[in-house]
Amino acid sequence: MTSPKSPAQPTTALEQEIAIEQAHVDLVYTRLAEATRSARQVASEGRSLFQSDRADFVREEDGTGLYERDVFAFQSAKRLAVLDAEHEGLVFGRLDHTTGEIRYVGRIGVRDGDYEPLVIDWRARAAEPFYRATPTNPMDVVRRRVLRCRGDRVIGVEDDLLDGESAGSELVVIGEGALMAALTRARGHTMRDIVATIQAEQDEAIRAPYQGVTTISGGPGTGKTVVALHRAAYLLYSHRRRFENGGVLVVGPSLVFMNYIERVLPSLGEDSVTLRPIGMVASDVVRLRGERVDEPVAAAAKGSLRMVQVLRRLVSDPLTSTPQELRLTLRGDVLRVGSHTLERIRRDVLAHHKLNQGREAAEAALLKALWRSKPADLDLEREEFDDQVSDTATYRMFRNAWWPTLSATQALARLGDREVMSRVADSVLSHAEQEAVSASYRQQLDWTVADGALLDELVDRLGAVPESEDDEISLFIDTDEEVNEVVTTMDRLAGPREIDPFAEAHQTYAHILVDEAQDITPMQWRMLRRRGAQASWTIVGDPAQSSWSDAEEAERALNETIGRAPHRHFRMSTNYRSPAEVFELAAQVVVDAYPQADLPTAVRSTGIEPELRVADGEGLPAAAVEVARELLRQVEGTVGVICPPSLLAEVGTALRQGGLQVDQTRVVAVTPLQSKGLEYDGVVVVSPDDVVAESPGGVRTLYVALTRPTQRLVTVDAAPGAIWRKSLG
Ligand SMILES: Nc1ncnc2c1ncn2[C@@H]1O[C@H](COP(=O)(O)OP(=O)(O)OP(=O)(O)O)[C@@H](O)[C@H]1O
Repeated sequence: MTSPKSPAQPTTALEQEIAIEQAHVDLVYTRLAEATRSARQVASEGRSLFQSDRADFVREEDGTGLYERDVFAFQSAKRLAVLDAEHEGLVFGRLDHTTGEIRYVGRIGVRDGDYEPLVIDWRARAAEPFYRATPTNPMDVVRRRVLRCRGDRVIGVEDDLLDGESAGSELVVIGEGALMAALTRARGHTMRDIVATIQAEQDEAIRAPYQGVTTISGGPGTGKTVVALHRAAYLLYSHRRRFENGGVLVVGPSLVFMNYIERVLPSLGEDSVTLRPIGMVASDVVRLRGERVDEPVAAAAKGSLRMVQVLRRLVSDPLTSTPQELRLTLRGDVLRVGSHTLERIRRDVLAHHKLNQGREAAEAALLKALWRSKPADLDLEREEFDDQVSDTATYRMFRNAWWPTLSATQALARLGDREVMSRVADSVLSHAEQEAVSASYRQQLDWTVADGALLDELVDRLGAVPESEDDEISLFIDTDEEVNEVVTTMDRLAGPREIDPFAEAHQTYAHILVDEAQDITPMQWRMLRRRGAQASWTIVGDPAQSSWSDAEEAERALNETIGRAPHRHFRMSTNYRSPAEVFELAAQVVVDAYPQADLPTAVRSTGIEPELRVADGEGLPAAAVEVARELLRQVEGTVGVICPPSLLAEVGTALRQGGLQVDQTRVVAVTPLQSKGLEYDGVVVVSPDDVVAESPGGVRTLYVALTRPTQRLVTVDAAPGAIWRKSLG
């Protein structure tokens, strides 16, 4: 009998293989510990380059800097520091070649003291066969092995035999495949990287050249998001200087989604990427949270390109308090500039300047107009005249009232005034749209997701507020009731979330990655383009999951952004998330309403059919709680209760009262929009008919909800005869 303290001798083939791999993994960690020490030493000595006895090599790298590759264990050690210990191990793959050569693949590259590779970075060209080799094209690989590690311990191996003929009899092959093992694991609250199991078609998209526009499409669960994130890591690896300096922006649909994906890049050793929900892209120029969603009519109008015209008119629309004429007394003479001249000056100046930057030009034109109106016998030189006029209190007060500086938030809030709205949106927005948009600014609520793009447009049109003039607008609050209303609305909205008047112009990036692109509105594309005039793009989406009433309009807007830039497209064809049984149901539902949907093939079957229930007398919230409770028992990981917006609060309360949301670690209640891009092991879709009715995306939104589960799906209708079930035949 072995003593409990001595390590068990490997007995099975699996244990023997694990022991072999453990020995290599130990070597890698030892080398990393050395490299970390050496990195500290380099830092403390203030030297900028890693010193090695391979002087020839160091000289070569001198020219290209330290950022280039995985060549320095020193660099690797630094990268390791940002790896999340909770993620799977540093070394995750091994290739056995026909030549007998063995290569290990990992999250970063590590070399030994003789500069021989102990592990190659997954992004290096030499690692490509790990992802691309197949039995029909083995790429000189006999066996591909995925190591499962927990921290620095190897806990399992999974093999694929790619070239049976070249495999010697001593080559051990273990497991049924790493992919299936990965896919059946329970889901937590954050997305995991897939670095050990990237599939060939995904790998092609990840390693595509950086230039121009790369679009990645595919149905739900095909790995579009996770592939795009690995692509960001690949781009940083292969063109580090370009992208680390120029910046990479990743845009997703919501804050919840950003929280869900935020660990993926750090787990790949990359932490220099900016992640922003679409509602906060403009937060570099305007202070806003942008999480609230408008009701459908307002949202559709605010996203439409017609708002460009509305905002253009809004910027040139004089404030209601703007004086109609200037009248001042100079040396006993009355000087006057009438409304026509004032209007002409305003027009001329705005044709060449942004409002907040046009004040000087406007003032010059105003003084000129006054000079023209002076009596012939006024004995003053022009310069003296200007000085004396500018010194009068009347002139200064007029100037500030006539050409106030205006922040984007103040300007947008003016649309809360019905009269302003109808003036600037006349013949552009319908009455219903005007009312919906205007009403949204009369509520004392935070800016919405759609407002972000409008504020950004306004910042662009108005220009920054010059420092010394920031608060002059408050000098002329009119006592007129209507004006007061406008000012009050402005104050309400601008107060807690005012523009930072001295903010730099918007930030720009070298690469912009847009996820859930089917939901980006035309106005939001304009906002994104401002941040990527020189950028290359990765655009990821699935039109069949669009929440827009007009999926074609969203697609048109996307095509406009791509323009004539070089463009390559990748289609993901396999659904890695949904069990085949669940996806079959979801596919029937979407195809009925949206026949052009790009349907992937579900790779996994659980043998468990979705359950379609009816709440009957107990009511929807109670039924949802009951199903959630069952699902929590049946699945290991998370449960998502997806409700129409009108039921969210009620269902949330019912779950809490049922004791199911005590710590929120396993069960959440969300709307279909909030569930975009996310997944849960078990899903309850509450009242699918209401999900369809309450979203402009209709059935496409229901499709999003139905494709969230990784294990089990249950739907609950309010009563028998639900409409959505008709498509199931
Ligand atoms: N090669 C892979 N190995 C392991 N897991 C994978 C692989 N590809 C995708 N997955 C998993 O499949 C699930 C779906 O991936 P992801 O969310 O990226 O899909 P998506 O196409 O963006 O979906 P949706 O369009 O529904 O938002 C995730 O859990 C992801 O980790």
